[in-house]
Amino acid sequence: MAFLELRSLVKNFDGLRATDNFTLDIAEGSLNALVGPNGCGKSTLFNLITGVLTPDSGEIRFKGQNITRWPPHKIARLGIGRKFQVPAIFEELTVRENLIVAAKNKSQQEIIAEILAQINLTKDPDMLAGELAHGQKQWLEIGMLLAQAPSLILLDEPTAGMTGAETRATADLITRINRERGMTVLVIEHDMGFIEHLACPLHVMSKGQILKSGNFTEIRNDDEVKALYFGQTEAMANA
Ligand SMILES: Nc1ncnc2c1ncn2[C@@H]1O[C@H](COP(=O)(O)OP(=O)(O)OP(=O)(O)O)[C@@H](O)[C@H]1O
Repeated sequence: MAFLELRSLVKNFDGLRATDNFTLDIAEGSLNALVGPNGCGKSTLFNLITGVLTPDSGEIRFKGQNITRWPPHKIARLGIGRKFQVPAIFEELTVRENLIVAAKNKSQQEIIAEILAQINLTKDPDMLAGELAHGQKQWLEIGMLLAQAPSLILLDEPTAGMTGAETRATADLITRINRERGMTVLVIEHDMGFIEHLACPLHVMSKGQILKSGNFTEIRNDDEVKALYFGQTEAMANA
């Protein structure tokens, strides 16, 4: 039994098949990345896992439980946390206050110093969140996720809009969360430099399905993947 089992997920939007018999197993404690051209169904997949959307058919199992038609709040409570592209932080509160608000319980509040260190914000706990640099806001939101103590974290393009240095720091941060906190992480990303830095298994999605899985080198040298990205200005061309 895998930690997260995605079985033959189908989701249609007005005749358009966004996920098409999508199947993937995610092992407990693993770090995985999902890549693919615009519109291939990555965000739809996250919406299905988190209960924002309901699949037309197929099954989602998490920690052995069938969560397929559960509402989002119940799925979150079971331990699936998600970060969106645009950080959802309270700009008028300080960094520390944001983490306190997000903390699941008292014991999580007690490890806020640890979380601050993990998200590279040890020096700025009393700064207003609205005054942070763009990359730091993204890290704060990751910290807010950590404060909720999920066992699976879904990250949707966590480096969107970041500088090169911020992107590399984010890859380190995610790797540390996975290794040191033992959290299972599934990340959607376009930036192949970032993905290379993550050094984790990659799953390439095309037309709602997995086209190829492998490590970075295998994926980069794969002819089908190259053909899929041919003409796309981002991602593979920059790798
Ligand atoms: N709520 C919706 N209603 C109708 N069509 C949708 C809806 N959500 C997604 N789609 C369509 O489903 C397909 C998959 O979209 P999705 O957002 O999952 O792709 P994606 O891989 O995340 O793309 P991107 O990388 O651009 O974020 C696209 O053709 C999109 O237009």
